[in-house]
Amino acid sequence: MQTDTPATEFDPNNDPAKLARIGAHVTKRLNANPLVQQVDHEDAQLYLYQGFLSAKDCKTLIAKIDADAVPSTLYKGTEQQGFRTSYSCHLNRWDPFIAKVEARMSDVLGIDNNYAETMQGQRYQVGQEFKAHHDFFHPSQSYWAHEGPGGGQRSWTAMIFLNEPKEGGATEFPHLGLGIRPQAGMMLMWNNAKPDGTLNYKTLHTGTPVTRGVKHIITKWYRQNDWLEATSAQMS
Ligand SMILES: O=C(O)CCC(=O)C(=O)O
Ligand SMILES: [Fe+2]
Repeated sequence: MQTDTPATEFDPNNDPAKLARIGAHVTKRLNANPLVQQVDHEDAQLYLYQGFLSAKDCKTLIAKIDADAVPSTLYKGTEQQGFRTSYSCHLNRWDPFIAKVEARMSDVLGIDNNYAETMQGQRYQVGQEFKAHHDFFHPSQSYWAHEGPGGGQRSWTAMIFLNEPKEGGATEFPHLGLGIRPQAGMMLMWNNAKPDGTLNYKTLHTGTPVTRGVKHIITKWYRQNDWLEATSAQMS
């Protein structure tokens, strides 16, 4: 299994104590929500919220993605041909409709929305995919010099399926033996860390190729720190 070289000194931007606190807070809140189901697995904390977005909201988001999507990118230094072939776009958090969707998502998890990066919309057409990856950052990679101070490690991922491809396009977690089939309006959430706050390598996942139809999703990644504050400081 892939591992990172152990850091020789404590890195406050990848802080297991902080990630453990966030994990405990979010799981407590999700477990108390009758509309949320836990995907029972001993190696990862995963949850589903069916029917989170209405068909109308899904349609509005799909139209925004289709209007703005450009070929998806990867972090500098990790680019690999054919690895992420979807189209994607940033969703403007100051747009009142997006702000409302984000506020509802963050309320389900119980995380301040300022801890979330800019949300992304993605579209996969036939043959397009996102190969196996972790959503957390590998602090040994060169991008960490920028991403570490820019909000720190990623804690939770929240993803919403906006439609249902006719075939393919499931989100698969190969180490967990789990596959989540897209269901319009359903939100999938998982903790990228273990309960003790160390990185959970078993959350490796893949957006499998769509083989018929089209798949649209939105993805929101939360950081261990206030992302908005940290990135505004980086820009000033
Ligand atoms: O498309 C999917 O099912 C997975 C997307 C994903 O892993 C991501 O956006 O980080
Ligand atoms: Fe991912």
